[in-house]
Order: sequence, then C-alpha cells, then structure tokens
Amino acid sequence: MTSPVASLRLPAPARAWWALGLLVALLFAAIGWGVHAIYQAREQRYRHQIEGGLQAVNHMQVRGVTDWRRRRLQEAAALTDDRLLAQAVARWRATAAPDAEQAVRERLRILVEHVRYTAAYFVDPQGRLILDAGGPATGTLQPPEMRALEGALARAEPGVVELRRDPAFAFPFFGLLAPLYDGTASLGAIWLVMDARTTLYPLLETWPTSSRTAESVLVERQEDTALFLSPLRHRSDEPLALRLPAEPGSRDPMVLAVAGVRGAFYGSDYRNQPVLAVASAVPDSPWLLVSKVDVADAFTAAQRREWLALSLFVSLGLLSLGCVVVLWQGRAWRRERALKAELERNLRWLDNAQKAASVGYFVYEGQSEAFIMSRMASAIFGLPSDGRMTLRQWVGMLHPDERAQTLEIHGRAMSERIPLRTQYRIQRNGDGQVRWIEVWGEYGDSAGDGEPLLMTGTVQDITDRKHTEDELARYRNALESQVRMDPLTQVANRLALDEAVARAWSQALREGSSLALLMIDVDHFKAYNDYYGHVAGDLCLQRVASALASALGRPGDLLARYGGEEFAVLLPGADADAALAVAHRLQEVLRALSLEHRANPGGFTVTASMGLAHLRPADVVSAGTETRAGVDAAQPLFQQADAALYRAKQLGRDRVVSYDAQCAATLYEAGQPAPAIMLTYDI
Ligand SMILES: Nc1nc2c(ncn2[C@@H]2O[C@H](COP(=O)(O)OP(=O)(O)OP(=O)(O)O)[C@@H](O)[C@H]2O)c(=O)[nH]1
Repeated sequence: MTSPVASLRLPAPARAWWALGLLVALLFAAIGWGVHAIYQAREQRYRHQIEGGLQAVNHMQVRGVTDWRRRRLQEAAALTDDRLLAQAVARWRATAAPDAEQAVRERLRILVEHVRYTAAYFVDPQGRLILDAGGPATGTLQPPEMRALEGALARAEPGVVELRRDPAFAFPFFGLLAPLYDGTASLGAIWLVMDARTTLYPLLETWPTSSRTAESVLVERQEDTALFLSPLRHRSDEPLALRLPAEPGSRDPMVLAVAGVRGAFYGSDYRNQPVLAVASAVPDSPWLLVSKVDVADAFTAAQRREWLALSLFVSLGLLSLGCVVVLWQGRAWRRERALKAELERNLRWLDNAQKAASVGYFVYEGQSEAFIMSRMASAIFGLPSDGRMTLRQWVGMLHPDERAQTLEIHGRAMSERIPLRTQYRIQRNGDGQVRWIEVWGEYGDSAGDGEPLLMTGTVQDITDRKHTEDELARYRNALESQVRMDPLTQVANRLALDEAVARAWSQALREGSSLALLMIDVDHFKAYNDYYGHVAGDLCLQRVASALASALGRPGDLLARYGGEEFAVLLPGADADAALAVAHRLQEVLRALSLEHRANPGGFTVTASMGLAHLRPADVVSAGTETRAGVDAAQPLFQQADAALYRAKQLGRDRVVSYDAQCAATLYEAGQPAPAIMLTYDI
C-alpha cells in the first residue's frame, strides 16, 4: 500500500526540463550570433565612417591651404597691377623725390602691418634690396629668390619661392616676388616674405575631434625623398629639416603620398605606429597634405562607442528580461499568496468543522512510534496543542476495561491492513475525564519502498453521543418493561406472560422437557370490592401480587397478572411435584399475609383458588391435537390450568387443584367446553 505522504511527492521533471534547457541554450546561441553579426556590421560601418571623417578633414585642410596660397598670389598680383605704386616707384627711382620714396615705404608698411607679411622689400631688377617699410635696405636676393625674380620679370607675373629656410630668417618662410613696370621697362619687384608658423601651419591644426594622435603634415617630393614641410606632433624636428627616402616598400604615409598614393589608406608612420591616413595634393602647388590618425585611437573610440551601444542594448535586454522574470515571479508570488490564503482559509474551515463535529485527524508514524495530531485531535486527548502524542502516552490513556481489546483491534488492523473503525474509552491525563472516542483509520505501508509504517485517520469525541445512546437505551428498556408490566401491581402483564409462555413452550418442545402453568384467582373479590370499596380492592390486589412475587425465586419463573383479580405463574422446566410445591408455597404466602376479607363466606381473610397445569409440549404435538405456533400453541396449557382452577372454585375455593380428568368432567358438567387434550397427571 502506498503511503499517503509518498503519494504527495511531485513527479520527476525529466524530459520537459531538458527541452526547456535546450531551448534556452539555443536562444542564447541565437542572441550571441545576432549580437556578433550586429557588431561586425556596425564595425564595418564605423570603419567607413572614420575613413570618411578623416577624408573630410583632409579635404577641408587642403582647401584652407589652397586658399592661403591663392590669396598670397592674388595679393602679389595686385601689387604688380598697382599703377600708382609703379608710378611712385618710377618717380622715386628717377628723381629720388622723398615723397615718392615715402609713398613706396607706406605701401610696404601696409603690407607688413595689415596683410601680416613678415617682411616686404623693394628689390631692383638685379636682385639688390633697396627699400623696406623702415627705410633703405641692403643685401641681395638668395638664389631661389633670384630665380623667382628673373622668372617673374620675364613673365610679368608674380613668382613664388616655395617654403624654405634661410639664415636671414629664423623661421620657415614663403616668398613672393611681384614685378613692377614703368610702361615696358622693368622697375624691379616687391619681395614679400611670410612666416609659415603663424599663418600656414595653424591651418593644419584644425581638427573637429580631440584625438591625441590626429595630425596633418605637408610634404613635398624632392628628388627621391619626402620632405616634411610642417612640424610634427610627436617629433621635435624643425619643419623642412626631416626628409625620408622614398623607398619602395615603405609604409610611411608621407613616403606613400609622395610615391603617388591618394585617398584613404593604412600604413605605419614615423613612430612605427599603425595609422589610417588620407593623402591629397594641394592644387597649383608641389605640396601634398597627409592627414593621419592612429588606428588604435580611432577605432578604440569607435569600439568603445560600439561596446557602449551594445552593452546598452544588452543591458536593456537583460533589464527587460529581468522585468519579465519579476513580473512572472510576481504573478507566481501572488498566486502562491492566494493559494496560501486559500489553504489557510480551508484549514480554518477544517478546524472549525473539526470543532463543530468534534473530529480531529492524525497520522501515526510507526518509525517514531508517535501520533502527529491536529489541534482538535490534541484537544480530544486532552493534550497541549503541540500535535504530538507518543504510543506510550496513548496506551496509558486507554480505559483499563477496553485496553486489551483496543490494542488487539489496532494490532489486527495493522497486521491485516484492514480499515480500522472502533470505539473505546480513554482516561485523559490532564483532567482525568473519561471520554468515549471513535477512531477511523487506515494503515499504509510501502515497505517495498522503504517507507515507514503510517496510519492516517480521524478521531471523534463521541462521549455525548454515547450518553445519549445510553439514555435512549434506558428509556427504551423502560418503555419495553412498561409495555410488559401491569401498572397496578407492578408485575408482568398478559402480553409478557404470552411471550414468556411462547418462548418456554418452544424451548420445552425442543428439549423434550415439561412446563407448568398456575392460574390463581382471588376468592370472592367482587364481595371484597363491594365491602371495602374499589380503591381498597386495588390495594388488596397489589399486596397479593407482591406476596406472590416474593415467593418465586427460581430464574425463569414468571408471575403475571392475567386479568382482573386473576394471576398466572409460569414455571418453565418444572416437573409436576415442583410445580405443585410452588403452588402450595404461594398459598401459604397468601395465608401468611392475612389480608382481612370480612365478606369472604369461607373465612375472614383473603384467599385464592389455584389451578395447576403441567405437561410436555412434545406429548401435545405427538398427539396431533395442536399445530398452532407461538402462544396459541400453548393453549392446552392455559385450558388445563383454567379447568383446574374452575374445579378448585367448584370444590369450595382456597385450594390448589392440579388438572386431571375430573377437571375436564367438571367442565363438561357445567356445560363448558373441555380442553382438547385430556392428559392426566399423577398428583
Ligand atoms: N378493585 C378491583 N377490582 C377488580 C379489578 N379487576 C377485577 N375486579 C373485580 O373483581 C371481581 C371479580 O368478581 P367475580 O368474577 O364475580 O368473582 P368473585 O367475586 O371473585 O367470585 P369467585 O371468583 O367465584 O370467588 C369483579 O367485581 C371485578 O369488578 C381491579 O383491578 N380492581
């Protein structure tokens, strides 16, 4: 038999959990793959974005440098086209007029102060320095400037001296030579000198990002080298001092640029750092502008952004998942709370129901030899409500009258595994009260599973019910006896006599034994009533009955009031002599009573006549005269007793007559029907 506790165990999860686990693993794999793919796509996009961004910066700076050069050329061309300046120079050179010289110097001063040239000179066609903004100048042009002057004068347009260094100036400078003419005669030229540090190089430092590795460098191919025209961010070489050989296989972006590589590309710069670079040519110049940024720097920022976005995405996902779990768990919690509340309600209801019905439940654990009990069960046994009672406690409480029987019933239920239903008394330890209880239980034992012996059951206090039942039984018995008792004399009535006679007749018939019936009639009782009154008559009958009853002692003998002043005594199993002896004893008892009866013609006390019948029912049946059942079967007994009584009256009353042939004859003579069976007796 499976234990009820064992049956409460949940089934093993098995395949459902495996499937769930696999599903979750697949889900995570799909999410991981999705995240990786998103990351790859986004990284590619960011790479393009970074390359595009660097290209945009490079183009912007190229445009700035180009504008810078164009403005310088325009300014030089404007000097060549300035007729007033040319006329002032021509007049100054021809006449040495101070106002003309002043006009030329003023023009040179404006160029220095307002157009931000570092220096401006007037040079003659032979390249000698004649005048600057401060006054007369001395010296001659260096070869690069001389070549530019000759070219400018020959072409009648400004000549450019590319960025270079010279001991005359402590900075890299850019030079222009603007030729001047007086008609077709050349007057010389204005030499404009511009410091690259303050005007050109700042254009290369305009970056929209705050990257620490981003830089732009102007380079120029000079023979088989790449000459760095602008300063370097991570190296202290002066501009125009560093040049790298343009070797094939070099990965330096400057070298690659002078080798003809344009657009975005990857390389390794003068620090041997991997870089992303963009190279462009500055229009109308020999310059190349290379903008570059460390790969690590560019992509670390992008990767950081990417990881940030991804971690944000993952965090949001996890947060959502957490919310779902919390919601789900919250629902589970709410559901569990509701179930607990319902369970508590049900337990309260069960408790109340138990109280109302005085029923408790319990589980008996064979292993620990203890009862685990509900509150009500504890209360029934008068124990504290800790819900535990040992086997020894229980045995000690069993009422001594039922202890052995109760233990046997429990033992049989346990050994035969049959349901237990029993009632017994207990004497409670606490208050000493004796209570009736009813126990319903069932033993369970999964010995094969190693489960301990268990019995579950209910216990009900039925003390009140038992009392009620006892009351009812007493009441019923009282009723029963009242129905079969004569209310006046308190001896058995006619109904009780008939039932007793029927029983005795059947028993005697079965056993082949005999029985006797004595009919007793108070003599001249009408006269007693008439003389003493009816109430006194009742009292007389009561005393007669009481006296007769006191003379009968044998179990089974029965005195009954047959009717009126007539009594009957049934003597089952009595033989003829014994029956006659009883009759005489009864007569003696009456005489000893000495009840006064002045109206009795035969004396002055109450007397009675008695007719005795004695027979064996088996004889009657074998004679075939009677075939009736019950009390009717015993009619011969009554008839013979009646006949004997009649004869006793006939013979003068106050005597005992046993039935014999004379009795029948007397009846016959009196014209009354004689009993059907004429059995005689030896009296
Ligand atoms: N007081 C009283 N009288 C009763 C009761 N039952 C019957 N009797 C009276 O008993 C009398 C019986 O009278 P009878 O049948 O003529 O017999 P008897 O007067 O006894 O004469 P014998 O029997 O021939 O000696 C009647 O007068 C009844 O009224 C009773 O319960 N109480």
